Amino acid sequence: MAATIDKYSVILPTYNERKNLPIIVYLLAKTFKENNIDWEIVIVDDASPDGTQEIAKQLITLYGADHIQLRPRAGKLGLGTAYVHALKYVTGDFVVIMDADFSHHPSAIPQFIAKQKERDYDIVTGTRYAGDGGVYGWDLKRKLISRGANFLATVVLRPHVSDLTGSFRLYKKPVLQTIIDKTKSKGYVFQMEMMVRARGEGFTIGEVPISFVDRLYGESKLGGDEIIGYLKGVWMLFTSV
Ligand SMILES: Nc1nc2c(ncn2[C@@H]2O[C@H](COP(=O)(O)OP(=O)(O)O[C@H]3O[C@H](CO)[C@@H](O)[C@H](O)[C@@H]3O)[C@@H](O)[C@H]2O)c(=O)[nH]1
Ligand SMILES: [Mg+2]
Repeated sequence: MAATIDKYSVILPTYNERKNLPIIVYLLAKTFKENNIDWEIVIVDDASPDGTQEIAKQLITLYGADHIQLRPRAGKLGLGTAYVHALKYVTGDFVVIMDADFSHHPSAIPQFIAKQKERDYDIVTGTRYAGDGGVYGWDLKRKLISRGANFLATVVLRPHVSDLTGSFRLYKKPVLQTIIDKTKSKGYVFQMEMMVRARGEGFTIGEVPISFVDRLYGESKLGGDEIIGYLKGVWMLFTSV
């Protein structure tokens, strides 16, 4: 009897990523093919005005509908809900969540997969704040926001994960479904709440050091509202978990 081959689904949320999308998809496809891995990419585009969806449609023609799904939404509804939306369409056994702007490099995915297999981890999270992980290209303000956000949640909530706000992660699909169903946040704070919920459920979490490189094309969507949302999220978890 042939062994079953695991399939990996990548969720790519996009908002104005027309220039980045073809290259990230090319590199993902290359990584999976070179490592003999069954794969698909689920793109969630929130009506980007720059024509990201037109590019996504061309990529479907190029790589095939069995490898690329486009699951658009009518407006910019935030990162957290983009993952919830994508998960409805995922067909893989494992789900990789990452950014579409090269801050997360596809070449790290085989390391995530190897780490997952090491101890059959439920989740593997990329970390910028352990081992030889790091951040490149951010100004001091953004570095302080990220460090501060991690420090605050670590002290208040103690989930024992070195990078709580990063979003380069691998999940067993049912594990992702369970945690996502419990997570209330919608914006950037979503990533941190996911780790706190995962610990609450007793899921195991492995870590892989990653280099986060700031985007070349386009702009970050992190604004003041997201920071307020984050603080509210920490408070909500502190008072409820
Ligand atoms: N569909 C959709 N996609 C979105 C939205 N907002 C952002 N995205 C997409 O989500 C990815 C990350 O967005 P960025 O705007 O580039 O985020 P960042 O500032 O670089 O923040 C990164 O680091 C943070 C931690 O420091 C992370 O919390 C965050 O998730 C992300 O990885 C990109 O692919 C972007 O197009 C949205 O509302 N809807
Ligand atoms: Mg970015």
